[in-house]
Amino acid sequence: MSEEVGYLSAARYGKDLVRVCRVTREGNTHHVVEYTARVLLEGDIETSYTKADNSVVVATDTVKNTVYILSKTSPHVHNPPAFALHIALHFTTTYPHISKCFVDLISHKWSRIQVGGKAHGWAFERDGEEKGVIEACADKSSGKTTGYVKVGLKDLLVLKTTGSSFTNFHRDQYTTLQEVDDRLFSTSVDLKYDVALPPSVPLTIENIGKINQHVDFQNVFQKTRKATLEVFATDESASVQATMYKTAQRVLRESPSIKSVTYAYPNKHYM
Ligand SMILES: O=c1[nH]c(=O)c2[nH]c(=O)[nH]c2[nH]1
Repeated sequence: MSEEVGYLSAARYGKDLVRVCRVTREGNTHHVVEYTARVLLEGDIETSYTKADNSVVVATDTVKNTVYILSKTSPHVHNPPAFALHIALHFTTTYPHISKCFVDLISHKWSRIQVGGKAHGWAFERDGEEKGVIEACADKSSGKTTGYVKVGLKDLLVLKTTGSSFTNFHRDQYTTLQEVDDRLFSTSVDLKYDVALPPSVPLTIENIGKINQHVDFQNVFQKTRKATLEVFATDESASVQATMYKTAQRVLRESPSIKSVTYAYPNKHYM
């Protein structure tokens, strides 16, 4: 064998693009969720890289199967942040040598079809490109389990046809842009916020329901989405930057369980 050079400084592995669809039937009212999941693991796995020791490897195929099984058995499957947390805690509690688990979920949109003004019980439509995005992490590397949950959305396309200007910006020899006091404003909303998990509730699978009672993941998400759209619509926008900041201010004011929020508003230009 050739002489070793360097060393393994960090390692993380897992499975991406795990697709699941779960239906729950309550009489004639059915509930559906569809996710694309990525699950990454860290822990005492160095020897799988340095000594070709596969005994420490939870196979990525097993990771995929586990996501399928939890989609069937988890009481949290219809609540994306709680479900992501369940997956993360499953891996750190099941395998002594797995110390961290990172879960990313993309939640695909299924909205009830309206028939005669009423939401149908079991027929759904994909109404738009918007997707929910969720990140959860469980980390027992310090001895005590800690973690985080981040929630947001992406690909929500919005447009307003007035109520937006862009003037008084810096001008120099490189500037050609004209000032405008009335323009179209369009962007693809990308937002993510960090949820403050209740410090008094230990992070365990059994406590996920209790954690949800404290932070009300679904309600906070709906409030944040609504605030984002309403500020976009009603703000007399001086710039994309100023509108984003106002939006973030309202979101933080309305939801004390949000620690921080990040927006990306790529300017979709219309002439
Ligand atoms: O709201 C805006 N912010 C900018 O920073 C910018 N730059 C630009 O060319 N147009 C705009 N619009």
